[in-house]
Amino acid sequence: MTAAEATLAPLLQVRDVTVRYGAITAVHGLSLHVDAGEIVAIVGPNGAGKTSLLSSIAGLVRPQAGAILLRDVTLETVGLENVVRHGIALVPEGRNIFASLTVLENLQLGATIRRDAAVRSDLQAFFESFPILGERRNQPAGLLSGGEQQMLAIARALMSRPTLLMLDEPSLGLAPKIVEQVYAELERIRDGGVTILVVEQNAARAFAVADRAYVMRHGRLALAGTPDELRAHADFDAAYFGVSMAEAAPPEAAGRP
Ligand SMILES: Nc1ncnc2c1ncn2[C@@H]1O[C@H](COP(=O)(O)OP(=O)(O)OP(=O)(O)O)[C@@H](O)[C@H]1O
Repeated sequence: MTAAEATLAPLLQVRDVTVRYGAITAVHGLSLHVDAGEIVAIVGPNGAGKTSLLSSIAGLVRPQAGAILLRDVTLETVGLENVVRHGIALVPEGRNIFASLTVLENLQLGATIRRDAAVRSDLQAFFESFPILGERRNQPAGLLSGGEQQMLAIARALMSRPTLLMLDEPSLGLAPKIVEQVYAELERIRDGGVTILVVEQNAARAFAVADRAYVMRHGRLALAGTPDELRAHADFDAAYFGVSMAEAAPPEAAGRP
C-alpha cells in the first residue's frame, strides 16, 4: 500500500476474522470497517460475538483467521500494549475500574504508555470537565457511582490519546439519565477528533448517535447500514431478536430502536 492509499484507507478494517474458543466459534469470518471521524455501532443479542470481536481488535484474543488493520498496519500479531501504542483503546464491559486505587491512580494507569509532558494537563482538563471526579481524585474509585465509574473508565482509555476508542456496552447497568450523559460525552469525544466503535445491546441508544451500524447475530453480520436504513429494514427484528423472540417480546421491552 502506498502512503496515499494508506491515508484513503478506512481507519479500521476487520477482514474475514474468525475467533474460536476451543469448539465454540464466537466470530465467523466477519468483515467490517470504520472510517476516521465516525461513530459506528455494533448491536446484537447476547452471545452474538460482539465482545469477542472487540477483544480481537484490542489484541486480547488472537483471531484464528483473518486480519485486522489500522490504516495500513496489520494488528493481528501484536499484543495489547502494542495495539494501544497504535492508537486503539478499549473500555471493557464492566469497566474494570480498580476499586481500591484512587481516581487519579486509575487515570494514571491509562497513561502508562505515554512519556510526554502533556499527561498532567490532560488530567487537569479531565478534572475540569468532571468536577465531581476532580474533588474525589484522591478517593478510592470503588466509592464512585456506576455512572461516575463509567466516565472514569472512558477517561482512563482517553489518557492513552487513542485515535480509535472502543466501548463494550457502556450503558450496561446505568439509569437512563446517566446513559444519556455517557452518550453525550461520546459525541463530544467524537467531535474532538476521536473515532468511536461502540458495542451495545441497547440498539435504540446507540442508533441515536451512530453514523453507521452493524447487526451481529451468531457470530456473523446479519445487517449493515445507517441507523435509518436499519430501523426501516424489514428484516431488522428477525436479525436482531430472532423470529421467536420478536414474536415473544414487544419491541419496547427488548430495546427496539
Ligand atoms: N473466554 C471464552 N471461553 C469460551 N467461550 C466464550 C468465551 N468468551 C465468549 N465465549 C462464547 O462465545 C460466544 C460469543 O460470546 P461474546 O461474549 O463474544 O458475545 P456478546 O455478543 O458480546 O454477548 P454478551 O452481550 O452476552 O457479552 C458465546 O457463545 C460465549 O459463550
